[in-house]
Amino acid sequence: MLRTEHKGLHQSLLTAVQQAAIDTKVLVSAVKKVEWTDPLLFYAAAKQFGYTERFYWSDPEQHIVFAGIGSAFTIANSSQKRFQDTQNRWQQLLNRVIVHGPAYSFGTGPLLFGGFSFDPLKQKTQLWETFSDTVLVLPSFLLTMKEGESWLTINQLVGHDDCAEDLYERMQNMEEQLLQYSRQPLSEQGSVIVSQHEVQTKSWMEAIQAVQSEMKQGRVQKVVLARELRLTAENEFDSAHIVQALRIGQPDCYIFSIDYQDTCFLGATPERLVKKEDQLFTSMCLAGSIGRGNTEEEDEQNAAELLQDEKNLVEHRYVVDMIRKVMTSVCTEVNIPHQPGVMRTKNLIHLYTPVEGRGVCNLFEMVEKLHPTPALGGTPREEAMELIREQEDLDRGLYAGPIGWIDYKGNGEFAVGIRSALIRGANASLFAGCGIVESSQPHMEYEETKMKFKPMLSALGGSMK
Ligand SMILES: C=C(O[C@@H]1C=C(C(=O)O)C=C[C@H]1O)C(=O)O
Ligand SMILES: [Mg+2]
Repeated sequence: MLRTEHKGLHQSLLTAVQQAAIDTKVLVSAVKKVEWTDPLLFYAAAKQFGYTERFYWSDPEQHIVFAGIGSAFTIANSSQKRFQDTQNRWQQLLNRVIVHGPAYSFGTGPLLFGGFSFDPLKQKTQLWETFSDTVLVLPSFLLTMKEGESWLTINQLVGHDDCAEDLYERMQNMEEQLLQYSRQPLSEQGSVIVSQHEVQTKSWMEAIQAVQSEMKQGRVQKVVLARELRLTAENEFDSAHIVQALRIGQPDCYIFSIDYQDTCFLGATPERLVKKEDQLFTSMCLAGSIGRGNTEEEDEQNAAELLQDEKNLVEHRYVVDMIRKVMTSVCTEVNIPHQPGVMRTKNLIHLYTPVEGRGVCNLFEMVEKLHPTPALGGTPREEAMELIREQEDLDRGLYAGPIGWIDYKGNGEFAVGIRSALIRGANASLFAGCGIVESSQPHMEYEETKMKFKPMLSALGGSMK
């Protein structure tokens, strides 16, 4: 990799034109500090300029918040070895990159953002037709906010017959317009929901019984079953407004949006799959749920009840056991508390066990090893996946899949795409699932999924009885 710290961007583009071969382009990634800009307004600006891809991400601590616009390079495939292939393609691209700008900082420069579907082997329906099993995009423009500062990265693939002058002019013009437009506040616009429909609840309840009878036979111990809630609005949904509502309503969550060719998958998830910062890997076990209390006292009582509840502790333990096994197989200094604590979001309390370790594995390899944890799949993994394929009516697509980003140093973070929805025009599909174990009571699990719909539902302007 060639680093040009001090020469101008124009010079980097010229170098790229010279280095590019007939069949190989060179990526120029120019990073610079810009005036403080809200990434959501940058995201909203994309629509104004006709981009069909835009992305948003923030972690619960707001350590990194970014918005991406356009696509300089896309990895979209449904290959069997999708994690390995993605890693290889990313590496190939990075073998011919010129990074122009200040020294490396987490979450800036060339960065892929997107997600992996939950299960490539599940039969596909029309619902997810715009997405492949892997959709990762290197945005043309990336606005990163960290520690109160804003950084703009522009990514451009340069060919041997490109004109550096023209590219330079175009990049500068678009950057100016996007940043200027990002000074405008979001318009006031909510959606009015005209219909709301829980899909096939009866067969979902029957699926619970079917997997429980497999549990009695000893084939599986835990299976996560999910279902769908369909909404129709009076007018088309606008994902910028939904992200705004999620930012306000779900401050303890990762907020993500993948707006891709007129279909948008977005959500506010509390669950990290894995984060990599140099050799430090951080994951978490999140499984076992109860609703928030109406008063502080009731809320404390609910948390105490959850921490004692055998069914929820069992649900949680499968996740801890599996994540521990994966982490100890690739990391040293693995740190996992013996007892879970709780994590609170706006609507729910979950059993929570943080996990960390040190290792030299690459991020995609770690994602592959961890996905799906028994918080989204089940135990044992393969048997649970087979049962989900057989019993669940839902085409999960990216729901419950790894959603996140990786930068050119291989650092990044993937969350689990739950508490989420798929939006297309005036239609939305919301997803929610829960961990079924032998002692589960179907009607209680049904109520649990109802609570899990709430965060997305209220961001979309609907409500749950
Ligand atoms: C599957 C979902 O959530 C998962 C299931 C949980 C449970 O069953 O207790 C808790 C947290 C998540 O790991 C979802 O929200 O759709
Ligand atoms: Mg549960």
